[in-house]
Amino acid sequence: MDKNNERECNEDLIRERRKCNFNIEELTNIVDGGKARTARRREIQRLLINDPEFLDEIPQDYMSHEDRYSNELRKSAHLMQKLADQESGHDIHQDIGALTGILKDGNPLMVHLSMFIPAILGQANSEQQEKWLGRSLRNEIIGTYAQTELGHGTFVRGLETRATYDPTVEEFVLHTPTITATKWWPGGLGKTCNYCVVMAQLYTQGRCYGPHPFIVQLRDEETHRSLPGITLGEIGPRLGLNSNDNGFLKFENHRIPRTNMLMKHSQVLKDGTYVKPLHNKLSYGTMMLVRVGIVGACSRSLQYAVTIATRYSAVRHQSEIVPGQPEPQILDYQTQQYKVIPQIASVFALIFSARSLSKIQSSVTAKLKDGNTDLLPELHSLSSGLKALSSSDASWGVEVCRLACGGHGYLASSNLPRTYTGTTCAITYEGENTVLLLQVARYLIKSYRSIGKETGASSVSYLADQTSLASSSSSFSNKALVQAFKLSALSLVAEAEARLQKLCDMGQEFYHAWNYCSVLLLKCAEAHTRYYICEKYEQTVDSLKASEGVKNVLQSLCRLYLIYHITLTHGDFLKCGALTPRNIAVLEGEMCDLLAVLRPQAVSIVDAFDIPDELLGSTLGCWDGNVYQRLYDEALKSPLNKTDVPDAYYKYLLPLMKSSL
Ligand SMILES: CCCCCCCC/C=C\CCCCCCCC(=O)SCCNC(=O)CCNC(=O)[C@H](O)C(C)(C)COP(=O)(O)OP(=O)(O)OC[C@H]1O[C@@H](n2cnc3c(N)ncnc32)[C@H](O)[C@@H]1OP(=O)(O)O
Ligand SMILES: Cc1cc2nc3c(=O)[nH]c(=O)nc-3n(C[C@H](O)[C@H](O)[C@H](O)COP(=O)(O)OP(=O)(O)OC[C@H]3O[C@@H](n4cnc5c(N)ncnc54)[C@H](O)[C@@H]3O)c2cc1C
Repeated sequence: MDKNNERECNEDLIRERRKCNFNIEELTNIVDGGKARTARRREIQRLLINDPEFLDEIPQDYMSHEDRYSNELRKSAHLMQKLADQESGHDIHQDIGALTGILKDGNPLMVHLSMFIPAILGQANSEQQEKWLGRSLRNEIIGTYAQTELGHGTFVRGLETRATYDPTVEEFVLHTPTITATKWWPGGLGKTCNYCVVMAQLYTQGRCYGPHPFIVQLRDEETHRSLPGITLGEIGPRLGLNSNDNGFLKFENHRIPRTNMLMKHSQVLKDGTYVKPLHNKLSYGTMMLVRVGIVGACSRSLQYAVTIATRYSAVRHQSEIVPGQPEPQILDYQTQQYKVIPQIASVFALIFSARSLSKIQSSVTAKLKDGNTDLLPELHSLSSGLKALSSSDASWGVEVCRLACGGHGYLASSNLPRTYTGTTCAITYEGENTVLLLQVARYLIKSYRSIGKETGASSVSYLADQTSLASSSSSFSNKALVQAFKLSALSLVAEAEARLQKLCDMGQEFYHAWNYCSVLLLKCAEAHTRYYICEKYEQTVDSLKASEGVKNVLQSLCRLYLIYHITLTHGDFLKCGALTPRNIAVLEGEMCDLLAVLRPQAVSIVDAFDIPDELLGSTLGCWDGNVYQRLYDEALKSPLNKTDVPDAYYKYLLPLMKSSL
């Protein structure tokens, strides 16, 4: 699509784009993280969208389960080959965002890239990396991360798969003792992978040392047949991600060499002696790493959905605002703005938080190299909280965008249903959100109770700021609103701690008291994480060196985000005295003003996300706004339209209609 050629474009969109009062390219650079990154992303995307190999012969929704799998595997393999052939040597992990949209409904190599390789990087020692890292990066072996079992996903300590060390032959015996111990869910495990990292209970010298990672060959490298002692298969259709061949796996006393235990952090020596790690949760490192990645992935899903909903809302006309006047663009309805524009604001919130989190991750990883694990709990808490809020915000945001498109949003060709099913799974995988938020709450209560002891963990240092509990602000600057979030989080933590203590003082065991307070604890964790996101948003926008136009847009989006979330949870702000009922009413009014200010810029802001039509894959969201023709053309691709009268008519409908004769 030639973006300079206005003649081919829908008139409403042309008018919207003429209202733009900021530099779109500059905003695109901010979204990408710099000019160089924008250039790199575009270079990769150009390479992909001009390649006919990535086209589907028929829309995926008309394919069988097997065909979907093999079609996406074909494209995934081609993508890998293509990226490997590039002289610039693409780092697939760095560039993963550029690939969004090219593979649809998950892909069979997703967990190989996002977990198997990171598991080798984070859990294997240098000899083991020598053996497996290069081979997996070159895709000579394809792996997955097999942790979840039929009986246990959340409770990792409850896994039943056993790895029992046999010192006489220096081997581990992997065994699935029960049906509930069957590995269940790992992406790519069903038919694609020939290796995997298995999390299994380590038994040596008669003791169990808890879940540890092992690398296991599953299939013959020549024939791809599953090895003796190993049962493998695919688990069947799912809500989404149906190209991912999520699988099951059972071991029947399957033996692997001792050196297949990933030994970067803990070891089993030849005689069976266990050497413990620096920190006993280092074996959970792969999950933590991916949780950080999920925050960025969620912001991308939301960018896709909100681009579709915003452009469509500018093209679609319905009903009337002024009686008898022409039907307005639906984007002119305040209620429609309230659906779409806060989702645009949310994209930036997630982008800035994801960046801040990955900086913290890099510094924790650097410290870990020197044997310092002090900040691991801080990273665990932040990555858990942000994974949870980003996935739930993005899922809800995508769904709101879908609803904002009325009936057409229900059509597969809008690409909103698949964007939704591909986002909502992140609420469950990589740690179910409620469970992760309760981990955050655990950290908050512990930190609150150790006020005065220096931990170096900055995200919770505000819990020591008891003076702020009394100080309700009368100013409404963005900074002051962020302070209100802080106050709300702090007072929820104080309330939860007091409630826990009271129950314990009344004789309840701590763990029962914990369960009894867990709805409130969940709120604490959400409030704390929301405060973190709001603070990063405000600080990033405030310190941004940008032109006035871009800065104004981001200031308004940031302010909208702050006010929007205050209004969603206003009870918490009132309860702690951070804001008065009058304040809330004023802010609600200002939120509507902000919607009106941002309304004329909405199309240009989503244009700055710079998603090519070929990747957006949506009849409703295309750049030129030629929505109705595209909807019609897509409908014609339905196999039912191949004939005027379908066979099923003769088989079923005709006999029914004639039966009364
Ligand atoms: C470089 C490239 C990166 C690329 C990234 C690209 C991204 C692309 C995006 C998208 C593609 C993604 C595709 C993925 C597909 C899905 C994959 C899967 O789903 S794999 C399965 C996931 N399964 C879970 O996540 C289980 C969840 N459960 C758990 O993690 C644990 O069971 C947990 C944390 C809930 C409880 O663990 P406990 O029972 O062992 O621990 P307790 O007793 O509760 O706590 C003990 C202490 O340990 C700390 N702790 C727990 N985990 C920790 C950790 N990881 N680090 C540090 N401390 C930790 C706690 O804070 C606590 O500390 P105190 O005692 O209070 O001081
Ligand atoms: C699309 C998809 C892909 C996946 N890919 C992989 C993969 O590649 N590899 C892999 O190993 N796994 C994978 N999984 C599995 C995934 O990690 C687990 O499903 C997830 O961790 C949740 O665990 P569960 O299914 O046991 O849920 P459960 O823990 O049984 O959750 C059910 C309910 O119980 C609640 N609950 C559980 N424990 C607690 C608690 N302590 N406190 C309060 N409430 C609690 C939860 O909040 C939830 O409401 C995948 C899952 C999906 C959906």
